[in-house]
Amino acid sequence: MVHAQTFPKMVSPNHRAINQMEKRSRKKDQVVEEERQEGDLFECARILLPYLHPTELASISSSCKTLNHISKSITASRSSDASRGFENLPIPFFNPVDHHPYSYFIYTPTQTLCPDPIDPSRSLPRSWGSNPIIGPDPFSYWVSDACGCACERCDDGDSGCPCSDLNSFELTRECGPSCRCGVECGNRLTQRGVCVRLKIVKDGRKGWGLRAGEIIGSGQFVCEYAVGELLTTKEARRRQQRYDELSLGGQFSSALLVVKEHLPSGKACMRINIDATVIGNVARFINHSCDGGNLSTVLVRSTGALFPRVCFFASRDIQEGEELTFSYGEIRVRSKGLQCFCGSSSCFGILPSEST
Ligand SMILES: C[S@@+](CC[C@H](N)C(=O)[O-])C[C@H]1O[C@@H](n2cnc3c(N)ncnc32)[C@H](O)[C@@H]1O
Repeated sequence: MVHAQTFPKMVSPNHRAINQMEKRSRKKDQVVEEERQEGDLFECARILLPYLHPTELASISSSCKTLNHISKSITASRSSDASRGFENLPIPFFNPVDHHPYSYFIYTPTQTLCPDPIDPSRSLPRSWGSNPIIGPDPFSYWVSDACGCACERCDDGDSGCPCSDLNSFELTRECGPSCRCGVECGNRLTQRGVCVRLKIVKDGRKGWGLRAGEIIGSGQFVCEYAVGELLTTKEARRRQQRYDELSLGGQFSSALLVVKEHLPSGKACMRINIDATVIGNVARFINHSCDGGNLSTVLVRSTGALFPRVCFFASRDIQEGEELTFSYGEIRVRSKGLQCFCGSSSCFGILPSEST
C-alpha cells in the first residue's frame, strides 16, 4: 500500500522572489488599467461636461472626485471668460452680491437664425460647446451676386472705396463678404470682435451689467449687439409676452432687442428683432439708462451682407469700472412694467418695453 505523503510545499528563495515580482507586475498592470479607464472617463467628461447647465454640472460634480475636479475647472473657466475664448480678450464675471459665479448662456459671436418652430431639425448647426471652436461665418447670410469693392487699400482716405463711409458716429458702411479685401482691411472695424477690456459685474437690483475694464475713448467701438437669434416680428412679440410674465416673477432677465430703421421715404420702417436671452454675446449684459447712457447704437451695413448689424460705440469718454449703458427706448405710456434702477436724474421709474 502506498501512502500518499503530503509534503509542505517547498518554495525556494528564487521562486518567492519570482512570485513577488509577478504580483507586483499584476498590481502595476491593474493600476495602469485603472488609470487608463480613469483617463477615458476624464476625457469623455472633459468633452461632455462643458455642455451641461450649471445645475446639472453641480449635481454631477457631487457623484465622483474626478468629475468634481473637472466641474470645478469648468466653473472657473466659465467665470473667467463669458465669451469662452470667442473674443480677443477674456471678459470675466465678478459677483459681489450672491454666490452665483457666472450667468449661463450660449455664446455666439455671429448672427443665428431662429430655429424653425415647426421643424427644429431644419435649424442651423450651432456652437453649443464651451471651447473656442470656429463658428459659422459671421456673414453666413449674404447676397450671393452683390458687388463689393476691389480696392487695394480701402482705409486710405483718397482711395474712394465705395464701401467707405467712415465719419465718426455716421459710420454705417463697411466692406463685407462681396469685397476683395480681407479681415485686416481698415474698413472692417466692427468685424473683429471685442477689442476693449470689459467685465461683467452683478448689481443687487439690476442683475449683471457690463463695465469698462479700461478707459474707453469717445467714438471707440465697444461691441456688436448680441447677434443672438434673429426673429420674425410675430415670434418676437410672442417671446416678449412670455419674458414679461417670467420677469414679473423675479429672477429672470430677457435680452430681446427690437431695432427699427425708418427708410428715407419715411413711409416704411425696417424692423430687426434680436433675441440674446439664450444665445448671444457680451452685449446681452448692457443695462438700460433713462438718460441715454454712454453708448450709441449704430446700424452697420457690410457690403453684400443680408442683414445690417447693431453696433455699440462709446458716446463719450468712459472711465475704467464705469457701467456701460444705453437707452432701451422711449417711454410713451406709463404702464405696468419692470422697475428701473438706472439711478440717472432723468429716470422714468420703469423700463421701456414695447407696451410703454
Ligand atoms: C439685456 S438684459 C441686461 C442684463 C441683465 N441685467 C442680466 O442680469 O442678465 C435686460 C434686463 O436687465 C434688467 N435691467 C436692465 N436695465 C435695468 C435698469 N435700469 N433697472 C433695472 N433692471 C434693469 C432687466 O431685468 C432687463 O429685463
